[in-house]
Amino acid sequence: MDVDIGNALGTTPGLTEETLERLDDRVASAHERIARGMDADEFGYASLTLPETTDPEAIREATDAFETPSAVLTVGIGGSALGAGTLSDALPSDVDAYVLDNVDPDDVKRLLGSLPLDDVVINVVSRSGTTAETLANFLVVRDAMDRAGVDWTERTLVTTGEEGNLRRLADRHDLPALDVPEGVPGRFSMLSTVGLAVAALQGYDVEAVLAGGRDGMDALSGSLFESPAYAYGATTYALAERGALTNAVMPYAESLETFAEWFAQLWAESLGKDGLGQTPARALGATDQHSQLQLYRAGPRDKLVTVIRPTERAEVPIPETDLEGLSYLGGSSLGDLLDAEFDATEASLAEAGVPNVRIEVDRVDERALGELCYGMEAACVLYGELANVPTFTQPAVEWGKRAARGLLGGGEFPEADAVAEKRELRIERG
Ligand SMILES: O=P(O)(O)OC[C@H]1O[C@](O)(CO)[C@@H](O)[C@@H]1O
Repeated sequence: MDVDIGNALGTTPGLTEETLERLDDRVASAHERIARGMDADEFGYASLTLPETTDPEAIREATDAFETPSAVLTVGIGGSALGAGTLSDALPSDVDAYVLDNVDPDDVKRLLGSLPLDDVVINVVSRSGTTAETLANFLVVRDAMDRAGVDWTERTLVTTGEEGNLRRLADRHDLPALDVPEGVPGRFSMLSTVGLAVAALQGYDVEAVLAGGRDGMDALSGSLFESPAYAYGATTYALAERGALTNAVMPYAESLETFAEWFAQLWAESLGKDGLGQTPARALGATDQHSQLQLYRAGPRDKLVTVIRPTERAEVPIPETDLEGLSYLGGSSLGDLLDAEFDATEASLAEAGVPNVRIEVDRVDERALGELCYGMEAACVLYGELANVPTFTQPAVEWGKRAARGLLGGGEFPEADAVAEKRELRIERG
């Protein structure tokens, strides 16, 4: 993974070489803190040792219990689904991967109507074992399998904490079960059992993903000028300090669209604390050049754009054409066109003085994805250290959970009462 921060200098908001030099002293101290946390396996910092602590053998042992299925359905939400989804949506596989990470009844009905229930592995993942959406979906999926005459206990893999509903379920029915790693918040768990069980079921090279993570780990150093991950974390932090409160992440690869969704949780849930943070906006190149780029170039100077691309792409030539004004495309290729648009977007933003950072990976494969995700996790941890926020907790998501639970009769929660006090000003069709 390479990071190029040149287009964050002299922009609005923007940095200078002196800013970065001064900031590098703070990066060095932050790295010492991070390294201590990693060495001591401290809560949260343990995430950055997963490339060494994750046991691929344990993952294979659990997943080998299942003959190669035609499909795998992950029932989880947030970090319990997005890491696996990042790999599944980026890499080819003969095993189809589906994710239920929402409780939209129309979507669940549609999916259950199309799934080969007798040839799917249900990969149910929840660290806590109490997440309403995950457990509700699992109960619905299990019921559907019962009604289809499929023994769900033969087709279910559980990944969960030491205790809780899913652990008890696995024990009661002797289900293959994987442990979620201790001290690793869900959004940081892609390089663990949580993100890699599906990869194993889909036939991906799990060791290569972890090797990529180790590449990222080995690249951490006490200087942003020597570590791509820290260069990204320090630059995004310093730009936020100067007003770039949105970070539009724009991969120029369809295969990285789910990665951007994974990044959004990592960045928002880790850094959105104490009135601080940087809103991750999700975009896709080249598509959003015909959409959000207008705002990025000509809208408020309150953002940076992160453009990401693999330098190796599939070869799809564009046939010669006499279409008026388009003959220049003939003989070129879709990859050439996409890369020209990438370069043009970067230059367009720079010319308008909008800060943008380039991240490049050689290609979209297991090792590159492992390094990219590890790098973003390390960048996030560094940003959190520099911003002095509690990176690894997410207390703000609890209020809504209590309100929803109270509304469904799951207990007495004052948050549910607050729902009834909503201020109304309904505007109805005349
Ligand atoms: O794995 P669990 O405990 O079901 O949590 C799922 C997701 O919900 C959160 O805890 C937020 O509610 C995320 O941090 C996490 O990734």
